[in-house]
Amino acid sequence: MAGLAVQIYNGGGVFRVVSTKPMPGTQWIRALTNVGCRVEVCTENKTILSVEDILALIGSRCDGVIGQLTEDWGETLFAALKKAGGHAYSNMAVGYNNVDVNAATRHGIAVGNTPGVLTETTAELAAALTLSAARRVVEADDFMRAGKYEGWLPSLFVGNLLKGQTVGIIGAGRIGSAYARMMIEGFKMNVIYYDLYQSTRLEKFVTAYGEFLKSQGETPVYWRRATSPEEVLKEADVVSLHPILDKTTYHLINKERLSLMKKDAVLVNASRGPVIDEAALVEHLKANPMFRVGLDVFEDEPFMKPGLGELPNAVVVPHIASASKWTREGMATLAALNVAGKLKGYPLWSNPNNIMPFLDEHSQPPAACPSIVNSKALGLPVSDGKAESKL
Ligand SMILES: NC(=O)c1ccc[n+]([C@@H]2O[C@H](COP(=O)([O-])OP(=O)(O)OC[C@H]3O[C@@H](n4cnc5c(N)ncnc54)[C@H](O)[C@@H]3O)[C@@H](O)[C@H]2O)c1
Ligand SMILES: O=C(O)[C@H](O)CO
Repeated sequence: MAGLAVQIYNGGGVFRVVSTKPMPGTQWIRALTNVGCRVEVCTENKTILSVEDILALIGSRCDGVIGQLTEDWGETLFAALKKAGGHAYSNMAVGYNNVDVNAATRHGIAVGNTPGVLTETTAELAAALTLSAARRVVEADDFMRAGKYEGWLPSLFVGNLLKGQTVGIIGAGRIGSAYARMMIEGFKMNVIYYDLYQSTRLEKFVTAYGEFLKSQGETPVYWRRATSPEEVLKEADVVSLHPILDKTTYHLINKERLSLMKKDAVLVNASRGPVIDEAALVEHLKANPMFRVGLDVFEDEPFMKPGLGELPNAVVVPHIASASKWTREGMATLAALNVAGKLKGYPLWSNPNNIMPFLDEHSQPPAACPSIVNSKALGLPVSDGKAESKL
């Protein structure tokens, strides 16, 4: 196997499943071995595996693979997986812009992802980046550690108040809406959002919360659905990006759109790096020192565009938005159950927004695949909901 180190669980299993990385927890391994899989985990000390590395891991016989968002899952890998007898692939991620789903479908391979289990964790990191940028937490921490603090001053690290301001959301899906709720409940912010679809649940929540505040004698909060990203950028004091990455969102934030934003706005990105034209952002940050960003993702990960790392008005963290223990273990479990379910011929779970039954360590997971993104194209059956109603 081209010398790549692997650790094997349940060596006698009938299905051969490869995980390109060790993943947190052990529940995911049990999910596979319990249904008769031999699990081979690549333990090679190399952060990003190349296509050639993964070809070597697939080898001449492989039933399913769990892979990572850093890997290039295109025609070459799906053709090889098909040739090796494979039927299932799952990203250990909700985003799957690294996967050519059409290529997988052409080869009859199901593609899984891991929605839901990372919604709150990711939204919390976006909130942390918002606060860090608005209140200059990292700059102040650097200052303190450098021994520069000589005493309280009226103008030391003055930042932005969030309470009562407007938060803008671009991409108000699961994570965007969860983040919006945190900023609304936590800081009584009004919300303006742009999405291709109406977010009725978010609207209802803000309306009801506004009514509650009014009943307490407090200023209510309001929502508005924008008809363009421009409307959000012009109006909001904080803008957080949560869309998927595809051709409609590539460089959605560019030089022109940055110029529409308030000079002291905060921009947060915990979606995918290429949603922002990062070189344009660097220029904008240099020209507008009161404009601040919080970034979890980067256009050319793991690299930053030249200059970004030196700017004090940028808070940067290494793609850790979903990095809580519960979430990462849950992502691994959902990815494993996608592969296990497909190999066992289970139907697709009928309610992708209710994945909790798959995550309970103390009971058998439902006999279903939690989330397969090309299930319709492959004509996979959907569970009739009876399993769900019994839970
Ligand atoms: N930084 C991280 O670690 C991390 C963690 C989880 C998810 N993510 C990213 O966040 C994304 C969103 O995850 P989610 O679970 O909320 O997905 P989701 O599908 O619930 O939400 C995505 C939203 O984007 C909207 N959208 C699509 N195209 C758009 C466009 N052109 N303009 C505006 N909105 C558009 C969709 O309608 C949808 O409401 C993932 O695809 C992933 O790339 C990043
Ligand atoms: O898409 C995802 O799931 C993230 O980027 C990693 O959690």
